[in-house]
Amino acid sequence: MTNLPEDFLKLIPTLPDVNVQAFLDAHQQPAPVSIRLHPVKWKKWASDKRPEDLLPVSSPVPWAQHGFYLRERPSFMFDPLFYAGAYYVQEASSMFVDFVMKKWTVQRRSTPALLLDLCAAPGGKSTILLDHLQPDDLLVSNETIPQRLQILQENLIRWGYPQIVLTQAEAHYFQSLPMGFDLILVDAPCSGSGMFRKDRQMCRLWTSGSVWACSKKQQHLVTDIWPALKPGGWLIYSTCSFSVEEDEQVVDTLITQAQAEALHLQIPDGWGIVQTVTPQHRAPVYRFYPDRLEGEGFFLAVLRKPDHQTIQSRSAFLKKQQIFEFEELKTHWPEAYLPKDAHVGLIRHREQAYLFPAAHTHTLHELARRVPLRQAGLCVGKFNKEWIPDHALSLQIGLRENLPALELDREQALRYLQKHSPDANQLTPGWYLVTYHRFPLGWIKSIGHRINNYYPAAWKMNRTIPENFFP
Ligand SMILES: C[S@@+](CC[C@H](N)C(=O)[O-])C[C@H]1O[C@@H](n2cnc3c(N)ncnc32)[C@H](O)[C@@H]1O
Repeated sequence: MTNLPEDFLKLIPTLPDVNVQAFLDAHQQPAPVSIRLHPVKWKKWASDKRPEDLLPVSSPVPWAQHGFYLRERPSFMFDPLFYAGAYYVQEASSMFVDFVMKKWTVQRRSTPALLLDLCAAPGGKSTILLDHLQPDDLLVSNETIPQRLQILQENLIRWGYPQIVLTQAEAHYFQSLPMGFDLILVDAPCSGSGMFRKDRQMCRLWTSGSVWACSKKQQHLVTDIWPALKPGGWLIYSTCSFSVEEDEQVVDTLITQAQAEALHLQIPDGWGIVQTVTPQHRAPVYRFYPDRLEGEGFFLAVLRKPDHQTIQSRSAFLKKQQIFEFEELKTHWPEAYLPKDAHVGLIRHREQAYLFPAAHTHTLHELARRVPLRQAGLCVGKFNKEWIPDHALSLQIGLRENLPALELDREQALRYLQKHSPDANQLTPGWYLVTYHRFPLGWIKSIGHRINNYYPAAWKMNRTIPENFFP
């Protein structure tokens, strides 16, 4: 039973195209559980399996190619496939970004694209953007709160793409970048009313004052980041709030201040997505109500920068002292693990080597001078007398398929994630992938008489496996 805040109850009848009673009734129903499968990893490691062979899937999410509703909520924490990045647990409405990205892909330029996810943690929508990238493209995934940045980093390592930079910056930092972005996603921090059904805590935290404060912040975010968008580039604006102040009014502000063009998306009627318009400019926007579809509250609009506008690059103090130094690496290519790929280069940061899209090394230099960088590319490991593969390499989408591997059952896999060493003394010395249903989970090294577990200590699964968990 969801007890909606008193002030919110008064607001419901004012929401665009709302059916008040159906809306209230839907809030007494349980929220559906949904996941998005990793398109590359499933194709690579489980092409002979259907999703229902490994997960309790019921039906597809209509607007997301790899999205599925589940019959029940499994204990994701005890599913090795979750740790392998085989899927991302994601609220269904927010997967609509996948549909928008398909539209963007059709009209994008063919040159290497630069994308920004401005408010990225915990990373759900960054994983969608990554699924739509070409090997030469780059995604800058940004988050201002340090603890959330850590979760973002972990989730993106699991997703396994090398076309990634992590930054920790306020929007205006990106204004000084000379190249501009082809696509920017602003999935803004919001008052969270769209999550009332899924997360009761949101009901307790919500106030009408928080709506007002969020609206101000959202207006700053979109107007601050707009100059960094290329002419013809798209800004996707989304929230999980029902409030017009955080949704339509923010879109209207951007149109008034920046002459943004709102794009109309052709959406099948049967999906239940409400297509409405903003009060001031009559711009098309999209609302998700839980009584009309299987998903939580969500709002989205796509704004295009007119071709005659420019990238309004602001001058900035370029950093004298670099926090993030890197150099391009020509040696130590970890050939044994990865197919040689013309698109991917190697860079070095401290002792570690990272895969990084070669077409964007200049972008990285420019970013490093202007924006606080936290990670660039995908760590493949370090060379210290011998090649020591990094955990991220085991989860990388381009990993070779014929590497030596030790396949574990569920119990063994969970024990591996708890940092126990598998019992496999017969292995000849060397590095091995640990796999579950063929999906890589991490590394072990056999040193003849012993197996060393290389699962990262910081990621160790600390939960106690319940008694009688395994049949
Ligand atoms: C709605 S959440 C993003 C969810 C994420 N896009 C996803 O799909 O997993 C909004 C995020 O914006 C972050 N944030 C807050 N203030 C910000 C700012 N000034 N600039 C960028 N991000 C900010 C919050 O910490 C939060 O992680």
